[in-house]
Amino acid sequence: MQVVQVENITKSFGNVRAVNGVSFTVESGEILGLIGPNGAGKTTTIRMLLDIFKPDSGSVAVLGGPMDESKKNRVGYLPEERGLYQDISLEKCLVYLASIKGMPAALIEERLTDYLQRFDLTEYRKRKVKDLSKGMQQKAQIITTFIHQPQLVIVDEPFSALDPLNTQMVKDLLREERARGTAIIMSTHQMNQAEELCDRILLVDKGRIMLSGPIDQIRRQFARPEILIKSSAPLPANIPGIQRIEIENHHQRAFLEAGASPQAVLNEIIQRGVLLDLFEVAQPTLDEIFIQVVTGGGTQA
Ligand SMILES: Nc1ncnc2c1ncn2[C@@H]1O[C@H](COP(=O)(O)OP(=O)(O)OP(=O)(O)O)[C@@H](O)[C@H]1O
Repeated sequence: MQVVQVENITKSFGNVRAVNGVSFTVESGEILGLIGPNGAGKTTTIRMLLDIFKPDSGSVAVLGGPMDESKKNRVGYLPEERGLYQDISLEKCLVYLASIKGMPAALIEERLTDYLQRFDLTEYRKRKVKDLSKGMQQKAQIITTFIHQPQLVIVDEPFSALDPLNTQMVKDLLREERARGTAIIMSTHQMNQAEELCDRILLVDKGRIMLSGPIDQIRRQFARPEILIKSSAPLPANIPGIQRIEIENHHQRAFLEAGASPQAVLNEIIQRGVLLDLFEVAQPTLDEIFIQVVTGGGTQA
């Protein structure tokens, strides 16, 4: 089911075109990664989805139509600027934020107890929010984002301030929510997290979509004519198709001649009796693709 449909939206602030003709959809049960450099237009796009800003042109449909007050209770948002009440207890703060999402008191109590347990916050329940560490406050905001079991969740940098163990807990939660059918949009600068979690990504720069699609497909699209090889002995010289070989830390990197087929190179290596531990067409990381695209070496989607 399509949970978000965005068609050709634009938004300017004065003469800055923050978002310029952006279209995309998000399905239930998927995580869409919204990535892009600082000032690319990610937050402005999210604010239009949430009806905080109206687009200058184009349309946004959430859960089947325009956003309205009742739909806001079916959406969870973890904003970039964190917003917990600092002078009250963690419990009071989370109960209040859940109640304004329309949850009955008994259900809040039941889910809150589970979440506090899950995120190791039970013993901090009565502490004032301002006395909690940054990571604990981050986990509290994550609870607020998910406690009402929204159908659409938008999370902006969900792992900021979290140590590896807590990062893992939040990743597990995101995966569980996806499996439950929640549509999730995750805005992040952490490419490794996007690579690990997202089903598709949308890379925006200067208000436009530069790249979109499943991560595997994008990495294949940017694949270089290079092969990583681990073999029991060094590769023999003069393998047709290989231009040169460099020895790196854990493998050999073979640079192919223009038009050479990795499959033909593999066949030749096997025919020469070399035992292989690894043979892999080198694909760039999302970090490398990001840099290539935003420095002008990529194509627009
Ligand atoms: N309320 C506003 N008033 C004026 N200009 C704004 C406003 N909000 C955003 N902009 C401008 O719009 C552009 C896009 O900003 P936006 O915050 O959407 O980027 P972003 O991709 O979320 O960046 P970051 O990764 O740094 O959070 C920037 O040039 C920014 O200065």
